[in-house]
Amino acid sequence: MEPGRSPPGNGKEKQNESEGEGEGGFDICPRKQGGGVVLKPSLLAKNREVRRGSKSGGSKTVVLLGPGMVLLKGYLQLSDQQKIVEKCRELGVGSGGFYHPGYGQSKMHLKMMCLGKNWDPETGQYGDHRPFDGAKPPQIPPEFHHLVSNALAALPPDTPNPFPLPSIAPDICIVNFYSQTGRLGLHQDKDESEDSLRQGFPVVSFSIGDSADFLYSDHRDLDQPHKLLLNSGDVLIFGGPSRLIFHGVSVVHPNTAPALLLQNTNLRPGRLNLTFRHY
Ligand SMILES: O=C(O)CCC(=O)C(=O)O
Ligand SMILES: [Fe+2]
Repeated sequence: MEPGRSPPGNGKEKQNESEGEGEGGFDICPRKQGGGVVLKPSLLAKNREVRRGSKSGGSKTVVLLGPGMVLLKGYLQLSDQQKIVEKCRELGVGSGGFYHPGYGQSKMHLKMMCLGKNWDPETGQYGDHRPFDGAKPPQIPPEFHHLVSNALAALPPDTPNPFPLPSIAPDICIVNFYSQTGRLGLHQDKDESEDSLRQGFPVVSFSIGDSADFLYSDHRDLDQPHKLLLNSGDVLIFGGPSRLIFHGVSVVHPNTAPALLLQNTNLRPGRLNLTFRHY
């Protein structure tokens, strides 16, 4: 199924997904054009989000989904989500930024940018440059490293046991932007080094913007995967015995992103996802 990150398309998404492609990388936060009407979130919604976002350290809700698979519900504070969006926007419009990936004749239903190392959907291999334009992927920003190590340190010591997860210093981050019709077929993240996979170094995944249905399954039940709603600010970690789960994104739920995040960043309708990995 790998690089099968793209299920067969119906052509509809392609129109939507070629939007915003210009000379530079795809802009996830296009600047407001004069004349447009910008709807402001209600005061109530704003206050609710400010209260949520100002909690120090984000949410403490930890959901154990399986051996080595943990969800930190609402972990990322709104201010951190905003910084992540702004940084991804800045890197995304530059060299090595967001592009519309594909393999063979098929396009994936998302925009992608790699940080640290390039992942090539054609070959499923990592490299130092993108084969199609020679660009070197931007470095993973130091603030992203901090967020990942803090998230891993937030796991209560007894939660992932008896499968404790090793901490990682990620050298790869794949950033996906899904439009509201974006999706990603069931696949395994298995192109990292044999050593990394054997040691069960976790994948750490940040969700920002619109909510989405995340499907996952072990090898035994690909026809009936589990479904998990990922909201803006959620951090999903899968490592140890769950490192090679099949997973994908079946649907993005339109207009579910925090209003304040949209207002402060002008993030396009859709969902941003960052997966940190150790090669
Ligand atoms: O968007 C997501 O939640 C998952 C992304 C993913 O599986 C990947 O980039 O390999
Ligand atoms: Fe994946």
